[in-house]
Amino acid sequence: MSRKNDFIVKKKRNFFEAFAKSKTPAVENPVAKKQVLEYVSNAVSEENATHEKVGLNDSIDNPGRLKEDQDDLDGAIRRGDEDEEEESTDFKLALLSSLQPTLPPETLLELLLTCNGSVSEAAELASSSSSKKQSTSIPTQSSISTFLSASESDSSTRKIPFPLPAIPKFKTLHLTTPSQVPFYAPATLHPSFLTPEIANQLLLECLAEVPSFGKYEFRLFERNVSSPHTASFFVRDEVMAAQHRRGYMYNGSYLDDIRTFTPTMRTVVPLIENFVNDQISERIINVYPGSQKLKHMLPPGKWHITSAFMNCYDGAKQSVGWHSDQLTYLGPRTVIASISLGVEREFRLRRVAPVVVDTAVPFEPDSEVEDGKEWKWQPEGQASIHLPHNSLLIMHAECQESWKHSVHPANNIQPHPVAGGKRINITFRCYRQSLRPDKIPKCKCGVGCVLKTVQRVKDRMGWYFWGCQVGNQWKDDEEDCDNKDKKKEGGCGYLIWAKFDDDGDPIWE
Ligand SMILES: O=C(O)CCC(=O)C(=O)O
Ligand SMILES: [Fe+2]
Repeated sequence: MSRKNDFIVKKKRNFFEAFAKSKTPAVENPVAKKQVLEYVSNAVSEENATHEKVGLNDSIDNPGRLKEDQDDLDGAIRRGDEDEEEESTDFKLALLSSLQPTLPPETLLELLLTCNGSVSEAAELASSSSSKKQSTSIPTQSSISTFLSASESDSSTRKIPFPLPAIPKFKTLHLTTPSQVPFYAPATLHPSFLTPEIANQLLLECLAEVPSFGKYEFRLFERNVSSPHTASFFVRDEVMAAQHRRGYMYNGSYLDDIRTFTPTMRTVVPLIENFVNDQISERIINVYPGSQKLKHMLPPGKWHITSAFMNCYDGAKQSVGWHSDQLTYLGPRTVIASISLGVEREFRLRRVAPVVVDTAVPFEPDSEVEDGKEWKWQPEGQASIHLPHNSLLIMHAECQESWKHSVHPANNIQPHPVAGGKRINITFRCYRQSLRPDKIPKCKCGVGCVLKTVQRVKDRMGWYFWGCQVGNQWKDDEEDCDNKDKKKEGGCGYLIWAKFDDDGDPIWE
């Protein structure tokens, strides 16, 4: 980052910090307010710049800059040693398995033991033995294999840590089995979710919708997120569709092409609702502190599907950049369930908010952190989850506020017998009645606000605020979402703290 940019970023940060430290609504100076909004919406770009500076090969916003995945892995090997001391065997195994995905877990553990726990040496040893096409010289130790199977099968009963451990910066941890996912990402993965027949039927219906997609390309996501893929929005019925066309805004625009659920979407909705509600209840008991739901989460059993984005990624290079989903109509601590169909692609998750350590309640939005609690705020690596045909991914309640996700461009893909090169993903969402467009605050431009969280300012970490979204609006002919200068100017800079009750419904003062 140049010194000039550095200065501008610092200035914006100071300003934002001043707002964030205040408990009063807004900053009156319009230029200053605009800076605040810019700062917030530029957060992703800054992260990008920071990562570039430190040499992360992965792209945040610009898939064109992506290097081959192997770069991530090489980087992980090169830089691995410095972090290895602190890492658990599980973590090392997961990392090693991401480097050597074809080797069975027993072999990975044996390699690790042979190399005294060094992931880099174990990976090198594995590649040298396989390149020489010799049988591995590592002795088979049945007791170790037995231990691993026991611990693997234990992973269903082993406690999932909360907060999750940090993935060391620069590393991409490929989680190769669904059971590994919740130990490193705020998500769960459920393969073969539907019967093969229903999955196939759903895929065919989606493929029939896809040719008329495209209009919303770039529109559905944050303005500084590149999304070279196509998408459309679906709701339950025509009444809701009409409400959406008039009232619901995404990045400062209304969506006009709102569709109703296809017949098979209707069939799967209750299956997903029941399953997700069960998963949420299980998570409350087994994962969240004190077996209590997180503050602002919907009460158990209340998650229901109102709407869905359907995304289509046609070919290896279509992707979506790092973003978190817009909370405006979903509210805080939302759960999002998505089903993947067709080509398997890689979904990545990276924590962007700090964690509070040394406390039983690690990160609680909208609450003050007790004095003396220690924050751990560090750039983190990313988890990579491969989403095969007919898998259901649940992004749990802690996901949107503190993590970002992306769909990574691939080097090559395995064509699917029905979908060819296409991947379809349907993200099912639960919009809140209490956050209907007629209920949420309007800014001085007369437009419904956008709901966001503070992710950078320690004193107000996780606080929610309503802000003007007019500055986020697209020029009608604009397609280059990375070129922020071309975005519509304007916006009133309105900012006001958002308050929610324990179940996440808004409190209006
Ligand atoms: O395609 C996916 O798996 C993710 C799509 C996504 O992030 C979204 O719809 O917000
Ligand atoms: Fe998303």
